[in-house]
Amino acid sequence: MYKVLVMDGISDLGIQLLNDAADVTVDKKAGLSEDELIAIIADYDALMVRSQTKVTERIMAAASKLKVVGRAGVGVDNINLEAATQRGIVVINAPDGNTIATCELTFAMMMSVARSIPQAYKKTVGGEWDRKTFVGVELRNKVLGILGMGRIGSEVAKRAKVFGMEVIGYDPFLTEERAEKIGVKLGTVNEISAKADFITVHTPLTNETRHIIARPQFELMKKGVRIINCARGGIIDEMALVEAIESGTVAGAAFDVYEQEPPQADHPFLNNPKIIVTPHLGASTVEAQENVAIDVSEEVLHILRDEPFKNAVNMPPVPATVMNKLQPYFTLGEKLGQFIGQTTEGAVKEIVVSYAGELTGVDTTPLTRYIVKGVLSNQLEGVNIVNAMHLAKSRDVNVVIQQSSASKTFTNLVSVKLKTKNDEHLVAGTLLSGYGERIVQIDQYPVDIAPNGNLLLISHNDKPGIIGKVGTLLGNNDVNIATMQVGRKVIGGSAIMLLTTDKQTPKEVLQQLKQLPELIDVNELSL
Ligand SMILES: NC(=O)c1ccc[n+]([C@@H]2O[C@H](COP(=O)([O-])OP(=O)(O)OC[C@H]3O[C@@H](n4cnc5c(N)ncnc54)[C@H](O)[C@@H]3O)[C@@H](O)[C@H]2O)c1
Ligand SMILES: O=C(O)CC[C@@H](O)C(=O)O
Repeated sequence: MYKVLVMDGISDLGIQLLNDAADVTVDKKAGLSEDELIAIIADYDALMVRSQTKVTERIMAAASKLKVVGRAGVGVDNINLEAATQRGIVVINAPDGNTIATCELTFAMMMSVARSIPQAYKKTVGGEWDRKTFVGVELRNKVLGILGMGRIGSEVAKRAKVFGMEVIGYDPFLTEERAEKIGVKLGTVNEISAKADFITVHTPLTNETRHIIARPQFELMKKGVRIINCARGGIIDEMALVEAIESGTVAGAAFDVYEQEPPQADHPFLNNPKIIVTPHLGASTVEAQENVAIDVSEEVLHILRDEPFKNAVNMPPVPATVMNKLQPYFTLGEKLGQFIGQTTEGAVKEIVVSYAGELTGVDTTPLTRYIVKGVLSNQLEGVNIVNAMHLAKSRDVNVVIQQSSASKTFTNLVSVKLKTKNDEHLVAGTLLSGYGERIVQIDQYPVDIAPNGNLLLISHNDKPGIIGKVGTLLGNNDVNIATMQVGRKVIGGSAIMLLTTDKQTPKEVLQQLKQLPELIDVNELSL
């Protein structure tokens, strides 16, 4: 039974899927301190949060069973991604569900700041009938500058066009063709600062976007410009904005997000009549909260049940077309990794993965993760496809990928070579239609064996009677041989024997095998 902890008032309708799942129990909690969460987190397989709960390194360290953190929303700046990746915890988000809600709040803010709606409301309910102070401006024919033309920025642009605004966008990933298609002009941050009547930001908060609008940009702005931030606190320099309002450059601002949330009681935004503030409400619509909770619940279930998932933040996304090609190979890849990891002694220096045949021409990185996971899981605990590459790198294991379009015998072939300081070994496998996964080569020896169950890999010199000796010893100790393969290059030369057995070979029997003078090496594997 999987235990899921749901925090921060995530929509009940959205988590119905988890409540209905027979293999899941759900606990709902809110407002826990870091220490309170640390005290209970070891019980849980999954944690679901909005932006309120900070999932810190200390929480991750206490979360011994945790497989997944689900963020019901876009931004994952409240989750320590590095700590999650190191521990193999998948972090997923729901990138699409609250786009429209946040876009609409941005528009509401833009209209509010154009017409001073909250300020006028406050006076009116206070008994004043003030029709002189609140003369606003129209949006039509005004220039809107948008920094960040992703999901939300693009939706804002679409609506602005309908309002008759001219839109200038800045986004490193916005091509001229796409800009033209959506009717947006391209501009730099400084060009936008100089030309816009309204500026709205829709980027993530990164080192590059922190204070992307600061004193130098305010100095370029036209008098009367209005500024909106419904993305992340810190993208606009708050103190520089207050100065620009005081100097008369900025006519008004509307903020949903702050450098520190909630802002301190003496934050200069809170008593400034030209700044409209809301408490991080961008995603707070019934529809958005249901959407994001449903999306995250689905993904959490996939991860708990070891099924394919898509929205992992600490793993690059894989297009469905690539995933469809690669997925059948995941088990083979992991087993090849386990095989070579268990048969190679000494510290691994390099893993060379070669793809041939139909596996070339696609980005095989996800499959490589399964292979590396298989190799490392022999030596390390808690390796999974999220942290496999990170663990390899942190242990100075070089992962090399090779692709060759030609595979002489098979339509597809995956080879894994492991290099240690003094040694190297290779295993290759394929997926045979109707037969499933097969190991087809071990070092220089061609073989044909299903990579399942208990295996014995024995290297020896090719002499008469050896197979009999091994069979007799195993038989006398009640170890039944299910299949056997022998491989050699030349008569009387070095050879290998690969046996599958119905049960694990006991340690003392392995010891007796190793003492047979004709055998060079004996490895027991479990796949
Ligand atoms: N207020 C809220 O409640 C709320 C709700 C949802 C999202 N958000 C925030 O809104 C922001 C946008 O969300 P989204 O879903 O549109 O994200 P998105 O990933 O679809 O778009 C972000 C865009 O920013 C661009 N970008 C990155 N660095 C940039 C830079 N240096 N200069 C210009 N552009 C840059 C990216 O290329 C991308 O196109 C995020 O910060 C998100 O956390 C806030
Ligand atoms: O209300 C929330 O959960 C925050 C939403 C928003 O900031 C996000 O990043 O998705």
